[in-house]
Amino acid sequence: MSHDGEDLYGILNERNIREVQFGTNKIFSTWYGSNVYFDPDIRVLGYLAKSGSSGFDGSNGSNRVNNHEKEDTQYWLDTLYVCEYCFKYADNGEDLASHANHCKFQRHSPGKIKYKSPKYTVKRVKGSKHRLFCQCLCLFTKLFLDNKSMYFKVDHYEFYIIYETSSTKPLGFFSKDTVSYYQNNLACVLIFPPYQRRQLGTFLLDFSYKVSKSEGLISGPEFPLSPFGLIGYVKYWSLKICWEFAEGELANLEKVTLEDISSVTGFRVNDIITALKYLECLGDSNEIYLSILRKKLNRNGCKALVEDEFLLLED
Ligand SMILES: CC(=O)SCCNC(=O)CCNC(=O)[C@H](O)C(C)(C)COP(=O)(O)OP(=O)(O)OC[C@H]1O[C@@H](n2cnc3c(N)ncnc32)[C@H](O)[C@@H]1OP(=O)(O)O
Repeated sequence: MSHDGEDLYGILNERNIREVQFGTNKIFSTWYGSNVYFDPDIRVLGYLAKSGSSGFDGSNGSNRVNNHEKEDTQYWLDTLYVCEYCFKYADNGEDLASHANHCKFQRHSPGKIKYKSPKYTVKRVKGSKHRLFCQCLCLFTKLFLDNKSMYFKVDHYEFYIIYETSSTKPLGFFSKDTVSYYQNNLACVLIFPPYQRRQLGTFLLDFSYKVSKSEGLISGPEFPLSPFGLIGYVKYWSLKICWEFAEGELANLEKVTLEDISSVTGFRVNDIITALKYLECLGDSNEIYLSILRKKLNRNGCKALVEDEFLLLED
C-alpha cells in the first residue's frame, strides 16, 4: 500500500502505541497499530490537531518514544491519554487532567436517548451533528479493530453509544451507515476493553436488530467480521433463534422454513444458516431439526437481551 494509502486508512502491521490511559484510572494495551493519530513523517501526535480537529491544545510530546535512541522498539508513543467522555487525546497526563475538568460531555453526553432501562441507556449520536466526537471515537476504535477503517467521513453514520443509566461514561458503541447499499444494521461494534465480557456486546447486537426491525428490514452486520465479532454474532443469532423456537413465535409450529425464521428474527438467511450449523441443527438439504432446537435455549443468556418496554425508537 502506498504511503498515502497508509495515511488514509491508518493501517500498520505492528502496534505503535504501547498502552492507553482511558480517563484517570483505566490503563490497558492497544491491540493494533494506527498511524492516523500521528504526523506520518515525524511520528508526532497531533496530526489531526493541526488540521483543527481532535487533540487537546498544547500536547508537549513528553512521552514520545524516540526511535533513534531506542532502535529495539516499534512504539511511536508509550501512552496515549484519552478522555473517556469525548475521546479527545493527548500524549501526556497533565493535558488530559486539565481537559477533564471542563469536558462538556462529562456533564451531559451527546445524542438522543433511544433506550433507557434502570440499568442501561443507549443514545444515538449523528455523525453530521457531533462530527468531532464521532471522529475521535473512530480513531480510538482503530486501536482495537484492524479490519475496519473509517475516521473522518462520519456524516452519514449514526453511532449508538451505551452507558450505564445515570452515568455519562460511554461503555461501547456500534456505528451504522445510513446510506448502506446492503442496508446493513451495523458497520462496526466495540466494547471498550475495561467493560468487555459483561454481555454488553450481545446487548448492542440485539439493539441493532431492534432498530432495523422497527424499520421493517431484514438486516445484519457489514462483513467482514473480526474473530470476536464472529463468535459474538454466532452466539447471539443462536440464542435468539433458540428463544423463538422455545418460547417465541415459532414455538408451536410443526414446519418452519429458513424464511420463516428470517421474518420472525429480522436475520438474513445466510446468518441463520451459520447459526443453525453452529447449533448442529441443520441437515444436508436445509432440514431444520426442530425438536433438538427447542431444547437448546440458554435461559441465562437471555438476560443480556434488550427489554422491549424500554425502547424509544420513534424519531
Ligand atoms: C461488524 C464488526 O464490527 S466486527 C468487529 C467486532 N468488534 C471487535 O472485534 C472490536 C473488539 N472487540 C470487542 O469490542 C468485543 O470483543 C465485542 C464487541 C466483539 C464483544 O463484546 P463483549 O461485550 O465483550 O461480548 P459479550 O460479553 O457479549 O460476549 C459474547 C461472546 O463473545 C465471545 N467473546 C467475547 N470476548 C471474548 C474473549 N475475549 N475471548 C473469548 N471469547 C470472547 C464469548 O463467546 C462471549 O460469550 P460468553 O461470555 O457467554 O462466553
